[in-house]
Amino acid sequence: MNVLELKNVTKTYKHKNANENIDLKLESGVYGLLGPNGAGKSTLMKQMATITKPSSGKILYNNKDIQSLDENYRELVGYLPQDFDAYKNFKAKDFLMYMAALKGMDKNTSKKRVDELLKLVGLSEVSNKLVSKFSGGMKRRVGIAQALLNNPKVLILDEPTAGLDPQERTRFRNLLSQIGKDTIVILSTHIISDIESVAKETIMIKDGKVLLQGTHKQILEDMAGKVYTVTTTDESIVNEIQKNYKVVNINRGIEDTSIRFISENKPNYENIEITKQRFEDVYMFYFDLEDAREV
Ligand SMILES: Nc1ncnc2c1ncn2[C@@H]1O[C@H](COP(=O)(O)OP(=O)(O)OP(=O)(O)O)[C@@H](O)[C@H]1O
Repeated sequence: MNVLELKNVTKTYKHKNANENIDLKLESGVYGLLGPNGAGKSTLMKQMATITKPSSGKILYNNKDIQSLDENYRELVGYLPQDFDAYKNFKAKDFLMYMAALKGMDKNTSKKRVDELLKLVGLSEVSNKLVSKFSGGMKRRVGIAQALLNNPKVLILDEPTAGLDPQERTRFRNLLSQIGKDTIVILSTHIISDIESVAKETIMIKDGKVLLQGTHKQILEDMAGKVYTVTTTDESIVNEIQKNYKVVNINRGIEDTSIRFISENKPNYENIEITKQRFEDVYMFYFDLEDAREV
């Protein structure tokens, strides 16, 4: 059994609810926590990692409160904080050995595990280099490795792909698919493509509340019939659509313009087509698109 349940979790900072009445049930597999800046993703993850306690509500691991499980729960958790910074004056390998010691792992097990992890995150060849000389993506990979040291059953990764280049991202996604077989993996991001390919379920969060939780298929099905494209030469129609609807994309061609937008009902325009929905349409429907795309 490997189940993490959040029951009516609320976290209040100075009269403001960073998380409000959150109910979630997570089992082995990868969950993507998607939401704009300030939505409450980090706060939620910090509570799952026991860095901070809920103001009210409970978090249960296999039906037991994680606060009362205490060390027994923390031993099962791997956590990559958003602002993780490896001690810069350590060499990569020494840093991971140090983190393993802090986690109470014995030296022989640590040595083996550290070598394994350095290989897994593609840092074996630079294991004796100072972390201070690493690129942002390499430092993030050190962070991912330290979260995996104790073979966690619950892996909490706060924006793990920040700073990773496309190749590093692909490697990371493959790694997660592997780990997600028998581990609860929760990763936060505002990059849709990070979770599109790897998450079994996506949890969308806004203003501290869960808007929806579902598989990609379910979430996309809910958007069916809400995405339209109008192709026109008339700029005033483009302006009108921009004013009245959530626009996902405008494609200005030589002869005409195609404008893709979201609407609950079919508007009355010439050359309007229902368009197959994509995940970025979903993001646009619930949030704004500005930081949803991979950069
Ligand atoms: N320690 C704190 N004290 C006061 N307010 C806080 C604290 N931590 C978070 N908040 C507030 O709680 C809300 C949620 O913040 P949180 O960092 O959880 O969001 P997020 O979704 O992780 O955002 P981002 O993507 O920018 O990291 C924000 O309004 C934030 O300002």
